[in-house]
Amino acid sequence: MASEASNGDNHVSSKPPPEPSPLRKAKFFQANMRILITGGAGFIGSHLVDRLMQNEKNEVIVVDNYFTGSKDNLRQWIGHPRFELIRHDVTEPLLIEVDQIYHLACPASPIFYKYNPVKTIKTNVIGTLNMLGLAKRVGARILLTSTSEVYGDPLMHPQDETYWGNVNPIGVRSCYDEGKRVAETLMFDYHRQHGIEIRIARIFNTYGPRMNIDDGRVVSNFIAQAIRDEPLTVQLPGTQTRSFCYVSDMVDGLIRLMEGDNTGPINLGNPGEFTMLELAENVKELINPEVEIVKVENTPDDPRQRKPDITKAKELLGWEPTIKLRDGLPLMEDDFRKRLGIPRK
Ligand SMILES: NC(=O)c1ccc[n+]([C@@H]2O[C@H](COP(=O)([O-])OP(=O)(O)OC[C@H]3O[C@@H](n4cnc5c(N)ncnc54)[C@H](O)[C@@H]3O)[C@@H](O)[C@H]2O)c1
Ligand SMILES: O=c1ccn([C@@H]2O[C@H](COP(=O)(O)OP(=O)(O)O[C@H]3OC[C@@H](O)[C@H](O)[C@H]3O)[C@@H](O)[C@H]2O)c(=O)[nH]1
Repeated sequence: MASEASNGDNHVSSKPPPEPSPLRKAKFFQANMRILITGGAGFIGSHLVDRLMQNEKNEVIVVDNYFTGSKDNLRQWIGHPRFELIRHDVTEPLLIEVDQIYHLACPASPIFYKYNPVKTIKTNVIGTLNMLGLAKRVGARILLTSTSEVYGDPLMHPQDETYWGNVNPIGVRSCYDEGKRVAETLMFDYHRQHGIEIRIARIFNTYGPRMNIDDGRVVSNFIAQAIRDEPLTVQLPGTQTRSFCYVSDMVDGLIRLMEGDNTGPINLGNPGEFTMLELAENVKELINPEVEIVKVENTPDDPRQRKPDITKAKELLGWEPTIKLRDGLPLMEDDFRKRLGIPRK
């Protein structure tokens, strides 16, 4: 049973975790850990697959509806005996026998999550309910990739996990922000009511190779623009800040959280904070000193500042990011140049 002493949190479940399902137990002996990754064909998910597949005791099952993900991200694993890929939408129930669930399925880029907001909130609410139902049935531990967006346009800086946030409940970002907030609530209600073993990561902006070139998020936009000799589009006012974490650091944090004793929520992100103008200047200097920086209109409710307090991750997971922005950007540039077919000049 989770206790304050063992998990460092004040969230105590009244029930022991459910037993693994009889189906899972009735199988012939197997030492393998069977791990489900929803959204595993996406950016972070596919890097998580790579890392988990390195352990020969892991079997990895990915479910994805390919809305923003792609089979191409997983091509090195297709046909591998310890790997399965299933086209499935998490808003539909899933019957499967697994030991752990990394629940990532959800579009993450604002342009994609705003494209069909009703679907985004269904993915967060019904999708998370379905995955919690699965976790309950088979006694699996489940990790949710929540977001810094639960803090909204934060009035506390930097943000620590005790902050309840400043979120517009009826705005164009609410399908995502409020969707993730309900997903966190569902996780804790299943934990308290049914004893489900839960883990919640609040992820701050993460970047790296394999992001969709037209993903729309700021790092991928600026890198693609710099490589294509197009102006870097800084959305007004340009003084808004973000903190950028390289994807290998993020995957390491997610696995530590899943394997540890703490329910979370735990912030995972890089505390290095940059204005969008500073980010553009860094990209210009590192990738294309000739490129122009232009200011363009912003979208409603854009958070003005964001920086994680990662004290909890350091203390409870022994985790902190190792890759600085100026080291991570060139690694992403290499990948984007390969995919765009534009070599360095
Ligand atoms: N990258 C970040 O900066 C960041 C920050 C905070 C939180 N997160 C969270 O991390 C997770 C992964 O983000 P990402 O950056 O890899 O995004 P991504 O868009 O690359 O990946 C999301 C994946 O989920 C799949 N998906 C979406 N809706 C689905 C559905 N209904 N059923 C099945 N699959 C579905 C997509 O096809 C895609 O493969 C998301 O939950 C996101 O909210 C990411
Ligand atoms: O071309 C661009 C794109 C974006 N921006 C700015 O860059 C900042 C970051 O925007 P992004 O679209 O990368 O992402 P956001 O920080 O708004 O949300 C992000 O963080 C939390 C995650 O949960 C979300 O999945 C992720 O999209 C915003 O202030 C935006 O206005 C630009 O200046 N130019």
